[in-house]
Amino acid sequence: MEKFDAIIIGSGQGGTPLARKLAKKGMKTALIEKRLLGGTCINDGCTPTKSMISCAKVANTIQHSSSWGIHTEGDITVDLPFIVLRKNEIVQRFRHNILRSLEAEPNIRIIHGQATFSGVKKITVTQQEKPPLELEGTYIFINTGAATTVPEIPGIHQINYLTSTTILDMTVIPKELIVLGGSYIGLEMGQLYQRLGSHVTVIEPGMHLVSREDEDVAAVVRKMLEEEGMKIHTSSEPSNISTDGTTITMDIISGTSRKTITGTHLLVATGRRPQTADLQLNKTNVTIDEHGFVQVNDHLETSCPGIFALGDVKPGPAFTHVSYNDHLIIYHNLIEKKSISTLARQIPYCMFTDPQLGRIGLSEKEANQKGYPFKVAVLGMDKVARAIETGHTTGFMKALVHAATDKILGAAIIGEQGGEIMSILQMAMAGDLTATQLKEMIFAHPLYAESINNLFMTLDK
Ligand SMILES: Cc1cc2nc3c(=O)[nH]c(=O)nc-3n(C[C@H](O)[C@H](O)[C@H](O)COP(=O)(O)OP(=O)(O)OC[C@H]3O[C@@H](n4cnc5c(N)ncnc54)[C@H](O)[C@@H]3O)c2cc1C
Ligand SMILES: NC(=O)c1ccc[n+]([C@@H]2O[C@H](COP(=O)([O-])OP(=O)(O)OC[C@H]3O[C@@H](n4cnc5c(N)ncnc54)[C@H](O)[C@@H]3O)[C@@H](O)[C@H]2O)c1
Repeated sequence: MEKFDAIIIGSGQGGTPLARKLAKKGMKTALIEKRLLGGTCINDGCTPTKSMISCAKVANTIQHSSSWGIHTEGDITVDLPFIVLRKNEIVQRFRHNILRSLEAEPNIRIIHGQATFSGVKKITVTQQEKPPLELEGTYIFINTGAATTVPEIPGIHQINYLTSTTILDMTVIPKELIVLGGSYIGLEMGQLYQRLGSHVTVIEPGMHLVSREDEDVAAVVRKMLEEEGMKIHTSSEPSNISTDGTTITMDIISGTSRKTITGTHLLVATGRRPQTADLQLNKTNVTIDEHGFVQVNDHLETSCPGIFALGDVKPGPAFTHVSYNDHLIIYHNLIEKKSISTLARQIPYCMFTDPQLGRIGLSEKEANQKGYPFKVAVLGMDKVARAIETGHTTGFMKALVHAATDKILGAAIIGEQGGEIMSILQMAMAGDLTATQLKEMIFAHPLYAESINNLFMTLDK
């Protein structure tokens, strides 16, 4: 039984930087990874998808280049094997950087294998072609992330369906891609393959796409995707799936009506479940909820003293930046004896459709539920000088402003550079700036950001 000061299970976006920080403080640290260093974000999440989405944006720009007076001869050709290779090279570069940074810390031991608890602070690591390792840790950090959920639709297990991981290595463009789920993964990937040449159909049981968002935001997302040729069925539940080996047939129920759709490929993008089933948490006092998420308090401590959880394995928004921020909270509280709460943080996010949806703070729906008195500032991207000049007028900027304090409660920016504009408003919220200050703040002309002035001027009307 080898003893460590810290054992980190999973090399995700929280565990990896935490390992480095703890090791730098002189703690003997084990980082256990069953698959690839860097976890989901680097290997099959943010990095590969955003690399490929950038290629699809180029394809789209070329297809529409005549809008800018640039004419190309005939049809364009999409080289998917090259796009996949480019993506793989970026992923490998990022993964290599992680390995290098971990190897630079003498107090870190990287262990490749699957970790399970064998006691409260005891871990067994099963390794390929090697005997299992038995470890003991003063502190244990669970950073095991999440994996695709596959809904129990009759017939689905007879289909060779794709997940957000397996689709990334396909080198043939699906002719007709059915996407289950109209949220981040379904829409980012749906648009990616639509732009590369697939005919994409999205099936979403919710009343509208991106169900957490306000209806006006979801409506713009839908319109822009439909304009690119995507077919979208909302309020639609798949009831049966079958295949004859070539064509996939899916029955869907929409209210009282039934439809049948067909496709050549199926992508399952119906959410993710925490990877806790194999951890044998029953050997500890760590409690999980009914979905398998590790329960933590606002300091990310589990019910078992000395065991923490960070990232997607705990309930709440599942984003890379949340997992990264989780490690900062744990580090500052544990090592620097601070008392930072997860409740104090604002969580921004960005859906990388094109154009992007940048979000921070409350939606209109949430502000109403909280009963805040608020005003809504809305500015169409077709009123933004920069957007008109560049030819990117789809979408709008929307911000909620507290009627009494004039502070920003939340914002949704659907439009070119939507994530970047949202981040400016996030900074304004963090700095407690008022809408009036933003209305008169000097921004460089003609940036998209300059239209933050105009956004808040709409409140004067
Ligand atoms: C297609 C896709 C696109 C995404 N795009 C974005 C985006 O643009 N922006 C964004 O913010 N987020 C995005 N996300 C979400 C983001 O990837 C995750 O929120 C983030 O990676 C979570 O990190 P984590 O630290 O919780 O764990 P992960 O990165 O999931 O890492 C967990 C690691 O633990 C390992 N592990 C699990 N169990 C064990 C065990 N028993 N023993 C040893 N190792 C184990 C796993 O192999 C994995 O490497 C995307 C996700 C997907 C799937
Ligand atoms: N840009 C980003 O930040 C980004 C990008 C991709 C993924 N992610 C993260 O990855 C996680 C997973 O993303 P996701 O889009 O898979 O999950 P999600 O939980 O956001 O959405 C799942 C969608 O699938 C639908 N659904 C559920 N059951 C269904 C069924 N039987 N048939 C059809 N649709 C069904 C749901 O109504 C929902 O709209 C998210 O939590 C997100 O945080 C983030």
